[in-house]
This record gives sequence, structure tokens and C-alpha cells, in this order.
Amino acid sequence: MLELINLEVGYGESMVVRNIQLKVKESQVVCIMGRNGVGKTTLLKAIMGILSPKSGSILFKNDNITKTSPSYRAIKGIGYVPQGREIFPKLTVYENLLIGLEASGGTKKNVIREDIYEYFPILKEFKNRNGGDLSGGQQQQLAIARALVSNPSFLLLDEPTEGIQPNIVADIQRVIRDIKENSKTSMILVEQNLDYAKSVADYIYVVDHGSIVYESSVDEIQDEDVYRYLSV
Ligand SMILES: Nc1ncnc2c1ncn2[C@@H]1O[C@H](COP(=O)(O)OP(=O)(O)OP(=O)(O)O)[C@@H](O)[C@H]1O
Repeated sequence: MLELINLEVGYGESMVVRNIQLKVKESQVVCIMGRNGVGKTTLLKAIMGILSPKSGSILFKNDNITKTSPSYRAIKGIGYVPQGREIFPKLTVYENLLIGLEASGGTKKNVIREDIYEYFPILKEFKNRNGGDLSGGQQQQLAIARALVSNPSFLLLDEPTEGIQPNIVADIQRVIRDIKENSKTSMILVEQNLDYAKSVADYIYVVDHGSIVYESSVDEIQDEDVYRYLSV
């Protein structure tokens, strides 16, 4: 469904992501792990089209999308939950969700799927509250919901559990599993906690200094090989 071939991404002269080869099949959850600053966010931004790769290719649903815009990718079915959530603090929860619909070229204007509120009931309760008045965990739920409103076939989640209270971390785990099983959505999840990654993912890649240094299916993973690259 998604394939990265020899992908290289950087800022100016500095190369941050090097020679990445990665595949995600339909309905698969793939987790990208690695220490802070190794290039995980840079990689996700390149998949979304926010950064242009210096070389290599991105294939999505048999289409070479390497040089296409973020909006083309959104319309093609890629949803993005950025690190730090990036919700609009002065807009209400409902307005934030509408932006998710518009960004993906949604035609049924102003209709938010009811199952979004079933995933995150707090968003229904706080529909008219400003995004900036929500707690960090609630903002994260809003960021995920905003990506889901357009029914993406592929979801990029950049550290959705970072700095979030445990009950919401568990909620997000439940939602990831449910989306995978019921809507056959594929996902790339950036996550720092190996137990959490194993609880939701099918396959794990570990990145260090911009390159993949270890990869395994969750069934065959050797924890110590992952921890080698996560510990400081
Ligand atoms: N806009 C930018 N301009 C220049 N360098 C950048 C920019 N954004 C990130 N970098 C650098 O690229 C490298 C990789 O950053 P990136 O955010 O992709 O890492 P990460 O693995 O996602 O880390 P974290 O878990 O802390 O978010 C870092 O050295 C960072 O300083």
C-alpha cells in the first residue's frame, strides 16, 4: 500500500533521513521507534509531502506520489496527526474537525461522522469549546479525530501518546486497534515505548541517525535489539 524506496530527506545541506526502505501493507500498523532527534518526524513529514525528499521515491496505492502536494496526498487518503497536535486553539472543537474534512476535499460539508464521537465522547461534550481550552490529552484526541473525519485509508501518527495521561493513552490504544480491525486503515505510528508499540503494531522499524537499524515483525521481535537503540 505504501512503499518508501531509498528515501533521503534533509534540511538545507544536512541530510537527516538516509536511504530508508520501508513497506506498509493494507490494514497493517507499522511502528517507527528511535531516540529523540533521529529523524522520525522528518520521515513522516516527507510521507505527508510537507518536506520534499532529496532523493528516493514514495509509492502509495500504486501511484508515485514523491513530488505531489500534501493536499493531493490527503485527497488520496493519507491522514496526518502531527507531533504536538497542531490544533487551532481559537477555533472550537467542531470547527477544528471541519478543517479535517475540508483538508481532505470532503464533499459532505459540515457532517462529522458520528463514530468519531463514539471514539472520543469528550469531543461531543466539548464541541463548542475552544481547542486551546482542552487538556493536552483531549487535544490529542481532537488531533486524531480531525485526521479521522475524512475516513483516511492510511494514517500517520507522530507520537500520539507523548506526555499524555495513562487513561487517554489506553483510549488511543483502543482506537488504533479498532480502526485497524474495522476500517482496514493502515498506519505508521511513531512511538517510544516498546510495550505500547508491540500492543498495537504488526511490524516495527527502529531508526538511528536517520537510517533503519533494526526491523522485525512483532511476533519475532527481540526486545534487547530494540532497547539497544532506545537507551541513551
Ligand atoms: N526545520 C528544521 N531545520 C533544520 N533541522 C531540523 C529541522 N527540524 C528538525 N531538524 C533536525 O533534524 C533532526 C531530526 O529531527 P526529527 O524531529 O525528525 O527527529 P525525531 O526522531 O522525530 O525526534 P523527536 O522524537 O524529538 O521528535 C534533528 O537533528 C533536528 O535537529
